[in-house]
Amino acid sequence: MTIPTLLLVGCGKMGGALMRGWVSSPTPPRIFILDRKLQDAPAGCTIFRTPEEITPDVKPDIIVLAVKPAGAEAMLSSLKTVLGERMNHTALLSVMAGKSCEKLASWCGRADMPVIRTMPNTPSCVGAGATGLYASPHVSQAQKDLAIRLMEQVGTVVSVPHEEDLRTVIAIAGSAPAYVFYLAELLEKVGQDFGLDAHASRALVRGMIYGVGKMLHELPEDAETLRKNVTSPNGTTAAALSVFMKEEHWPRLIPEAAKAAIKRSRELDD
Ligand SMILES: NC(=O)C1=CN([C@@H]2O[C@H](COP(=O)(O)OP(=O)(O)OC[C@H]3O[C@@H](n4cnc5c(N)ncnc54)[C@H](O)[C@@H]3O)[C@@H](O)[C@H]2O)C=CC1
Ligand SMILES: O=C(O)[C@@H]1CCC=N1
Repeated sequence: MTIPTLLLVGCGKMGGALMRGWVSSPTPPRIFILDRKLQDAPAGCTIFRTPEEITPDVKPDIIVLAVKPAGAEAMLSSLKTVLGERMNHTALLSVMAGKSCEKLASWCGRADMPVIRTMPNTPSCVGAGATGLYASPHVSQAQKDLAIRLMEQVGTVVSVPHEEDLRTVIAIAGSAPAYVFYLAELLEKVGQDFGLDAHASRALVRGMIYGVGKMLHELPEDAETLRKNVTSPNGTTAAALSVFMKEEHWPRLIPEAAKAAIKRSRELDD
């Protein structure tokens, strides 16, 4: 299998997580990075600070666009100028939470530009990402297969049938690591407030979330069964869950938070 060449445009929190996941994978792609701020890149990756620095030998199979949605138009317009003819032999893979395939293609100067939109998440940096992927009609099967393979190198990939489905992916996977990190912060604080030292509290919460993730990943049982296995009748877990499960608490708050993420993704499209 030939090693694909990527031009990673934007190597901040999400682009950087993908880069770390890729370089640690058994068969890393060849990565060129365009980022104005990045100081160091792993061995074998070349950094350019501006589109104008991109050298003629850079012929990417895929351009991975990982800048903020607001910066996408200007960036694609510069890439179009700098890459010229090379733009006709590449596909664009966006990780951005906004901007449609149609808009991205028009900013590339080609209505038939193959555009793949993905919504990955930062656990990609440890090869445990979860990515939703949508390929526009101009993407060839080979390009789609390559995009899926690249994202599978850093975790789980789910193809969605409609571009609009990516908003739901944002709400339950792209943004969702932050919800879990917030839960970890709150639990660690509870541990300390109730008498454990900071180190003990942190180790217990991190170990617990790691274990839960591993069980969900490895075991066939659904989440409900695994929850019920922890919940002894009239025990401590039932007491705690009776608070979370009140209608006005998690059953209302989780969908409300998801709707807020979806609403914001619509605003980022404009
Ligand atoms: N942070 C996350 O967990 C996730 C982010 N995303 C998407 O990833 C995209 C990037 O988000 P983050 O990585 O969080 O932002 P970030 O600000 O950490 O990264 C953006 C990077 O792009 C570079 N950059 C921006 N404009 C540039 C230019 N004109 N020339 C050269 N370099 C330039 C910046 O130096 C920076 O390193 C967004 O569109 C976001 O929707 C998607 C999924 C998860
Ligand atoms: O917060 C954001 O807009 C980005 C997209 C998903 C995660 N971070």
